[in-house]
Amino acid sequence: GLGLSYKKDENFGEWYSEVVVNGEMIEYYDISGCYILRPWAMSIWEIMQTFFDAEIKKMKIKNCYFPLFVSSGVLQKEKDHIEGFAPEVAWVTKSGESELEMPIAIRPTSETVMYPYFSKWIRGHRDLPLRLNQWCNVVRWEFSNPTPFIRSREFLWQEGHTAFATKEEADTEVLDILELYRRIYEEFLAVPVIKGKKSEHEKFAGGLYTTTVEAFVPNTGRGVQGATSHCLGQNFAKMFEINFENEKGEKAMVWQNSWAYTTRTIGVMIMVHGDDKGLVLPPKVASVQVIVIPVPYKDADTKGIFDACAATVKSLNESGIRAEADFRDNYSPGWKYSHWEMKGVPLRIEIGPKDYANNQVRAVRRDNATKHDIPMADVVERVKDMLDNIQQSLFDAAKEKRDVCIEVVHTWEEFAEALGQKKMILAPWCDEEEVERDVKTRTKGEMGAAKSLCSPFQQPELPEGTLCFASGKPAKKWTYWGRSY
Ligand SMILES: O=C1CCCN[C@@H]1CCCn1cnc2cc(F)c(F)cc2c1=O
Ligand SMILES: [Mg+2]
Repeated sequence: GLGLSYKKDENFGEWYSEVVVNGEMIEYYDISGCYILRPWAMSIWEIMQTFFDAEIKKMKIKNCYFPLFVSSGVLQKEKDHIEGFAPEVAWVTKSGESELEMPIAIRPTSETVMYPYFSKWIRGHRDLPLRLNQWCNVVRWEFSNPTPFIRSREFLWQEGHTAFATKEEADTEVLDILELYRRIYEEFLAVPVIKGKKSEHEKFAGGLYTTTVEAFVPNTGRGVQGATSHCLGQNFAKMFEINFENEKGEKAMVWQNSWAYTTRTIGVMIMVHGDDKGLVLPPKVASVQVIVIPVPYKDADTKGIFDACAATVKSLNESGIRAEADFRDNYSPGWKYSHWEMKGVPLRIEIGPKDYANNQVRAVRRDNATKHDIPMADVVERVKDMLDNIQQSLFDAAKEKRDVCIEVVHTWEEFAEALGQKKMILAPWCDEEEVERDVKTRTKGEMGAAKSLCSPFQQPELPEGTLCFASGKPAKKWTYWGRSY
C-alpha cells in the first residue's frame, strides 16, 4: 500500500531509508554509497543554494570552478594534511585499455587543487583578499555505513576558499560564514543548531581552528556536524608558498579560511521533521508549498470545482506561494492525500461540493493535521500566515525536542548514564587532548564511541574549582559530547 511499513520511533534506520524513497527524494543506485537525487531533493538543494549564493555574492565572494582531478604529487603535497584520509581517496588509473602514466585522484576536497594557483595569483597586498567559492561534487570512498544524504561516497557541496592579509579579517569571515550556516539550518530547514568550536582532536588537522554548527537527531541520540568553517591560519600558505608583499614591502604569508556545507543538510532535515506518514517539509524549502486537490462528487458541478482549484492555484502563485493542483483523474482524493503527505507538502487545500457551494476551501496542515475552513476571498492571506506558522512551529517543536535531549553532567557516572539514554551531553572539560582520546576509548562499543561535538560559543557559568567530568582535572570549558554520524 501507500503507507510506510516502518515506524520512526521503532525502526529509525529502516524508516529513514523508506521515507527518502517513498517521498521520491532518493533512488538507490547500483554502486554502494551512491544515490540518485531526484527533483524533490534537488529542488531543496537549489532553494538553499539560491540563498547562500546570493549572500556570499554580497560579501564579494566569487564563484569559480577547478578541475575534478588532482595529480597525485599535488594531493600528497603535505603528509599531515591527508595522511589520515588516504584510504578515502578515489583514483583514476586507466583510460580505456591503457594504464595511465600517473594515477589521478578525484577531488575529495580542493585545497591542494586550488592553492598552487593562489600562490601564483597572489603577489601583492592589492591581490588580497582573494575569496573564491565553488559549487561542485566531491568523492570520498568511505567504508562506514552509507546513509542517503548523511554519508555518501559522492556528495554535492559548496567549498569556499579565501585568503587575507591579516588574521583579523580571516577570523571575522569564519564567523560570518558560520552565521550563514546557522541561517540555512534554523531559518530554512527549521533545524536548531549549536555554534561552537571543534576540539584540537576533532578539528581539521590541516587548519588552525574549526568552527561548526552542530545538529542533533533525537531518535538516534546522535550529533551531526552540520557545516564547518575553518580558519587555516598560515599552514597552507607555508605549504604552498602563498606570500604577498605587505604595505611595508615585507614578504608575508596570507591567512586563509575554508568552509563548506553539503547535501547532508537535507538528510538532517528529514530525520528531524519526518513522521510515520512520511516527509514533513518546512515551507521555506518546499518546492510545492500548497497542493490543491479537487474532491469531485458524481453529480456535483465538477467543472466548477476544477475551475475553483485552478483559480486558487493561480492566485496563490501570483502572490509568490509555490502551489500546484493535482487534477489526475486516475487517483482518488484519498490516494492523493496520502501521496502528498508522504512527500511532505506543508499544506493541502481540498475543494469539494460543500466547500464550493459555501465559496470556501478546506486547508489541512501537514505538521499537525489540523483542518481549517477558509473563505475563498481570504485564501492568499490565510495561506501565507499558515505557512509562516508551520515554519515556526516546526522549528519550535524541533528545538523543544532537542533541548530535552541535552543533559548537563559533572561526573563520569552521570556522563555514562546520559550516553546510555541517547542524550547530547554538556560537561565541563579540562580541554586536554589525551583526555578526549580516553573518553573515546572508554565509550567504545557497537554503537560507536562518544566524541566531543563542540565547545559552544555560549559558555555557561564555570564556577571556580569545577572539575573535568572525565579526568578530574580543573575544567577549562563546557563542551558538548555524544555519539555522532
Ligand atoms: O571541510 C572543509 C571545508 C571545505 C574545504 N575543505 C575543508 C577541510 C576538508 C577536510 N578533509 C576531509 N576529508 C578528506 C578526505 C580525503 F580523502 C582527503 F584527501 C582530504 C580530506 C580533507 O582534507
Ligand atoms: Mg570524513
